[in-house]
Amino acid sequence: MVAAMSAFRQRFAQVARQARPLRPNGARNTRSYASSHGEHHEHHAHNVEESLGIPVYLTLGVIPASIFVYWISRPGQDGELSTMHKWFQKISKEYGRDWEQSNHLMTAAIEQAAHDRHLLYGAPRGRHFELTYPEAFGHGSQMNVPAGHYINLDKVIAHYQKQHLDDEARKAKKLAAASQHSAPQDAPAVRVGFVSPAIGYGLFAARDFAKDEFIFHEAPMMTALFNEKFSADKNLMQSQVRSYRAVLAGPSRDVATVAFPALAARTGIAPAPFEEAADILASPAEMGRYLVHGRFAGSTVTREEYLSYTSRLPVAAAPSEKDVREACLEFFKQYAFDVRRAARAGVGTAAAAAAAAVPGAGAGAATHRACIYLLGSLINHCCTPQSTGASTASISCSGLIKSTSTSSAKSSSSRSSSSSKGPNCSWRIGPSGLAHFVKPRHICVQARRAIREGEQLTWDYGKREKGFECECDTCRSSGWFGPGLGNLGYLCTVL
Ligand SMILES: C[S@@+](CC[C@H](N)C(=O)[O-])C[C@H]1O[C@@H](n2cnc3c(N)ncnc32)[C@H](O)[C@@H]1O
Repeated sequence: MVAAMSAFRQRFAQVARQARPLRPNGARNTRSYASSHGEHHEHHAHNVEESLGIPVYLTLGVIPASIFVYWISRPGQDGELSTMHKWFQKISKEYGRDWEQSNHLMTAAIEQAAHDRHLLYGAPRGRHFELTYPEAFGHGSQMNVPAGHYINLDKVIAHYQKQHLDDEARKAKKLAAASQHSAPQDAPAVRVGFVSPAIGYGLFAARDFAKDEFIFHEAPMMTALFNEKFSADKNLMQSQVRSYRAVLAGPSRDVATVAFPALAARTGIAPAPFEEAADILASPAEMGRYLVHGRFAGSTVTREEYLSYTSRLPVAAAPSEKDVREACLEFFKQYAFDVRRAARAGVGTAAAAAAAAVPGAGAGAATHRACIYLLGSLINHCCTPQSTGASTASISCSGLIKSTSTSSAKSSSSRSSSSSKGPNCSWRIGPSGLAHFVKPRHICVQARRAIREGEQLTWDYGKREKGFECECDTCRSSGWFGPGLGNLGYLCTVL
């Protein structure tokens, strides 16, 4: 403070000196030699701008700061705590709470660590070691073992013999179970039928199937690159177009265009006349050409149904390369199975991606192989009813179907019948578990429950394209649109 005051005095004296008027030249008692031009020129004093210096400002700043601190430290009326006091209290309370919490966590962690340590110290040590090869019986110290004397190993041998026999029995049981889940019988399995002009074809059971029975096993018709985000990547689209063109150039051309008329129309191929299409649709040699197990049993598609479906399809007059690419991409979005994902998931439930479109998806999604199957890709989607909850309308595919208010009696009846609703099939792609007979990339369709002859085969596509209007039995019977309005379908906006 003393130093600041002294600096202030010095500065003040300096400013005062500079402010004094200059004496006339003649009154000067000192002579300047600064100029070589003599004394006849008038000399002005240099005008040096000097600031007051930081200490002055600091000193001046201290005054309002002190007033402010004084003001916030004063208690309020009626002995109310001062603002400063309240502020400190608030900070210390928050800090104290954090401190207490971290202390508490730390103590709990230390206690747990101590407990675990005691547990490990106190745990009885394993006193036996698995011998991994027979010669290990003979290993051991030769100390104190007289020549020709060996430890009696009868009990050890009996133990391992028993273990071996138990293992063999377990394997035999597993094989017996596997033989029950043998490859689909080489018997009529499915026929193709028509569902509605909006849904198109579907696949129907050609005989009764028991729960878990394999229905058919089919090789892929087309395989192409596929991006799980369905992004319109050029390589990916070219691969799809190539794959479709390869089919069109081969012996499957007719069956591919009849089975998938919408794609054919977009690529410029008009739907075949009904007589021609009917022969192909009913022919095991055509529709069943990719079957490995199970037989194709014909078609129930009538002329009216066929025409109601195909007459709606706009046939592109001269589709450009871009049009064909887009048509193929769209087709893959809706009909392809993501082989890698399905293989990972084993029996497919929600994993495969028959219609899993994610609009606007970009780079970064994994690109791998996807397959289109001639029969497998004709199986329609059915939502899985939720087994719990009080809503008859809620179904597994969508969080967007909101609960409808239902009576408890209604909800319990929905629960009890849920096992007979929903998709009746599941699929597996490639060999997995007991379905060792399935070849890589081949699809095998399995009954999830008993299926009667004539029943439509369905499964849960999992994710679905935004705006997909589902017309499956689950949605129609959910009463979402009220009695009699089920046919309107429900707008599934999932994904
Ligand atoms: C994998 S394909 C199934 C075969 C298709 N019905 C056909 O005739 O080509 C999927 C397409 O079938 C239709 N589809 C399948 N299940 C449906 C459902 N539950 N509700 C409405 N349309 C469905 C949709 O047009 C969908 O894009």
